Amino acid sequence: MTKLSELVNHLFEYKKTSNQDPIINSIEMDSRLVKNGSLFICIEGYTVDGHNFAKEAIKNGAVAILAEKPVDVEVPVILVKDTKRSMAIIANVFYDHPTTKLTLIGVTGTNGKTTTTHLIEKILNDAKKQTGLIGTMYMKIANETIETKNTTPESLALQQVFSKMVEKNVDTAIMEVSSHALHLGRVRGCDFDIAVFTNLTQDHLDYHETMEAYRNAKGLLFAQLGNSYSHQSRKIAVLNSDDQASKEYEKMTAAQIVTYGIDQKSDITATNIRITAQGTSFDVNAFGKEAPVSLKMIGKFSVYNALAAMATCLVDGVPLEVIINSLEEVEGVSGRFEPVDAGQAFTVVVDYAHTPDSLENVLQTVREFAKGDIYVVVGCGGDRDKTKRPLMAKIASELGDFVVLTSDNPRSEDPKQIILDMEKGLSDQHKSTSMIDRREAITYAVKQANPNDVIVIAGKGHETYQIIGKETSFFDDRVVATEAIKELLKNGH
Ligand SMILES: CC(=O)N[C@H]1[C@@H](OP(=O)(O)OP(=O)(O)OC[C@H]2O[C@@H](n3ccc(=O)[nH]c3=O)[C@H](O)[C@@H]2O)O[C@H](CO)[C@@H](O)[C@@H]1O[C@H](C)C(=O)N[C@@H](C)C(=O)N[C@H](CCC(=O)O)C(=O)O
Ligand SMILES: Nc1ncnc2c1ncn2[C@@H]1O[C@H](COP(=O)(O)OP(=O)(O)OP(=O)(O)O)[C@@H](O)[C@H]1O
Ligand SMILES: N[C@H](CCC[C@H](N)C(=O)O)C(=O)O
Ligand SMILES: [Mg+2]
Repeated sequence: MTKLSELVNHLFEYKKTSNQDPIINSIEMDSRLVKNGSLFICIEGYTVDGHNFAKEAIKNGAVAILAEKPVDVEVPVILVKDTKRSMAIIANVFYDHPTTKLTLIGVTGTNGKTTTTHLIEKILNDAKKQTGLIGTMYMKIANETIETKNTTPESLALQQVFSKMVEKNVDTAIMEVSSHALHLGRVRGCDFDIAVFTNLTQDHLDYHETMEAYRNAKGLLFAQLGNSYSHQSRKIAVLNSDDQASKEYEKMTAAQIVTYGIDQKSDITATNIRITAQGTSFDVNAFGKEAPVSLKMIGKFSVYNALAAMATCLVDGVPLEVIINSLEEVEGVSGRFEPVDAGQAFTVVVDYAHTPDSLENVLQTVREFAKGDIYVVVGCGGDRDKTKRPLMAKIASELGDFVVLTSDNPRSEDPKQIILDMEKGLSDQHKSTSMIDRREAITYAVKQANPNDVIVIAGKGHETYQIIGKETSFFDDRVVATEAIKELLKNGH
């Protein structure tokens, strides 16, 4: 509980409509969540304008409003230039600067964020640290799991969850930091200690428009990594030296740099990489210390994720032996290169590849061990980067033997049109078919596959839903594939 004045005093410039100084016992940016004693922050969104919900917020108990446009209401209104920017500041004060009380690790990059954060979580847990996690699949505080809508939530939700982490004695929070979040200021006020970069390839051009703008958005994480050497904690940027963008991020940060990579000279490197259907082994050299590593995860991209996690945990003080033991135990991350085995004679893999680069990596990896044909079942999300559609179809048809184009989450778009956009990229029309219904597409691939073939079902990974129009219904690639296989086996195939 804080007085309104104690919160707004931290803003350099504001106007208030009343001298009343109510006690604020919660801050909300959604009128539907407002309770008695809330401060309601009006945000002008992409869909609706939060200022239009000020009256509803008051009906629900709001005792003050923070707005950037005049609102005609009975309770005190604080008028600021930019409510989103002010929200990050006020939320930090209200929750008493939680990120200064724990080690905060932020992971950004086009692909591998969820995987890398989970690897870091596993290593730190094995090193007896209490962790919190924020990302695409969920937020976790110790053993409690909380559902999330966004990979990186708004500043208000973030500060609230960090304060819960502090309450639960979490010492390290690991979070995925999306480019949208960086660009929209969702992580303003987060006191990062370690910022990790995985890689930069095409995605989200619907939002960022150019690769340069997309690269710069990710760069904000490194620019935000603290600029004061007087602070007690060390600030470290962990960069992938095989990715060109790292050179830019190096310039953007005042923090110390630790690098990892395979091709370029780095602090932490992997050599002698061997990939089989069972796993990936390599020799690591970390600051001159060498050791063999044997992962259950498959592919060169898994080596990159492992190196990123290793570098981060070494920086955080975990001994190399502990790190390697942990990594060697990891079976994989839900929905990432996840095998579906229902007794069939062919291989089925569900993967979250939803960008050209990730699809290429996954299919190249499958090529290395596939003894039969590769079937690729893939779609592209609606209301997302349209330019990746033909590219993904091209990669699927070049690296796969047969492609089944289908729907991902069409959202507000016409699924037929999304598939037409994809079809333009097919390198060989004769080796593909298109089916709008994803269940039908998966079932078709299962029926066609011969022993030793591999079916890669890409794009939805861990997702347990499909969004068509405004409807979200249960859909899980792993469940659908299992059902299709069982049906096939029941019919004696
Ligand atoms: C484009 C975008 O980022 N949109 C985000 C934005 O939604 P919006 O601007 O449409 O919000 P809005 O519905 O117009 O609402 C405006 C305001 O009115 C309020 N409101 C609304 C209705 C009501 O009855 N009462 C009320 O007070 C809302 O709480 C909000 O404060 O603010 C919402 C609340 O924070 C986000 O959930 C939402 O993310 C949507 C779901 C989304 O799909 N975002 C994607 C593009 C995204 O951010 N993705 C990245 C990951 C990308 C990656 O993995 O690489 C992510 O971090 O998730
Ligand atoms: N380091 C990597 N480089 C390239 N591709 C990768 C890498 N790691 C994982 N992938 C591929 O990308 C897919 C998504 O991985 P992951 O969920 O870890 O990425 P993410 O960055 O969290 O994605 P999102 O932006 O959706 O949150 C995986 O299923 C795999 O196909
Ligand atoms: N974080 C990514 C996830 C895409 C997953 C894919 N299944 C889709 O729905 O497009 C995004 O929101 O663009
Ligand atoms: Mg993710």
